[in-house]
Amino acid sequence: MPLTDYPEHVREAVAATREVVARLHAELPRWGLIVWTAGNVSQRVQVDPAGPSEADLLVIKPSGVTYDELTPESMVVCDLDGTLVDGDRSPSSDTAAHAYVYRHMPEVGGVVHTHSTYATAWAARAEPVPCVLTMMADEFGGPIPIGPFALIGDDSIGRGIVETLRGSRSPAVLMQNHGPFTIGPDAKAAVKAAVMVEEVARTVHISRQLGDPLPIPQDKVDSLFDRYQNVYGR
Ligand SMILES: O=C(CO)[C@@H](O)[C@@H](O)COP(=O)(O)O
Repeated sequence: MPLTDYPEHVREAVAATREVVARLHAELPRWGLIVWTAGNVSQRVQVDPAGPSEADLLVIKPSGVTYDELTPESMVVCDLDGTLVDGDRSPSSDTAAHAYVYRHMPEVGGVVHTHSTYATAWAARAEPVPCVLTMMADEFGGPIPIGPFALIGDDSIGRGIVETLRGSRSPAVLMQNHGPFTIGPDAKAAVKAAVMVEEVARTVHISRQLGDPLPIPQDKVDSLFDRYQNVYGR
C-alpha cells in the first residue's frame, strides 16, 4: 500500500522517523563504525497506538548511498515484509534482516548494522567477547554473543539475530564472518549499542594482547546490569 493511502497521523510519524533515522546515520562515520556505504540504521514506525503490530512500517537507509548523501527525504519506507512503501531508491540490502527482527521482537524499535573493525574481527573468529569489563556488565549484561553464519538475501540473517538475542540481555550480536547487529527500543538506543560494542571489543582485544583478562563473577555482572539498566542516569 503506498504511503499516500495511510492516515495522516501515520504519514506524519513517517516524516518524523525519516528525520531521526537520517540524523542517526551520521553517528556511524562519526564514531568510526563504517567505511563507504557499509552499515545501516532503521527505526520502526508504530502504526497502531495500541502497540507494535504487523501493520507497522520501518524507515531505513537507501542501498549503496554514501553517508554524506543521506537526507531525511532519501530514507526509504518499507512494510515489515520488506516491501517498498515509499522512496526513490532501493531499500538497504539488509532490509529483510531488520524487518524480520521487527516482526519477531515486538519490543524492538530500532536496528543497526555496522562492520566496525574490532567487533567484526571477533565475528571473523566466531568468538564471543567475554564479559571482563564493568562497562560490558552494564551495557550487555554478560558476554557479547555470536550469531550463525548467514548469507544475505532472505530471512537467514534476521533469523540468526532473533535466535541469538531472544532471551539474551545483550542488545548486540556478532554475526559470524559478517559483523555486529544491534537492537534497542528505538534507533538511538541501537546506535548506542553499536558504539559500545566496538568500544568493548577494542578494549578486550588490547587486554588480550598482554595477558588473560579476568572474568567478572556472574553475581557481580547481574548486580552491575541491574543498577545500570534501572538506576543509572535516572
Ligand atoms: O553488510 C552488508 C550486507 O549485509 C552491506 O552490504 C551493508 O553493510 C550495506 O548495504 P546497504 O548499503 O545498506 O544496502
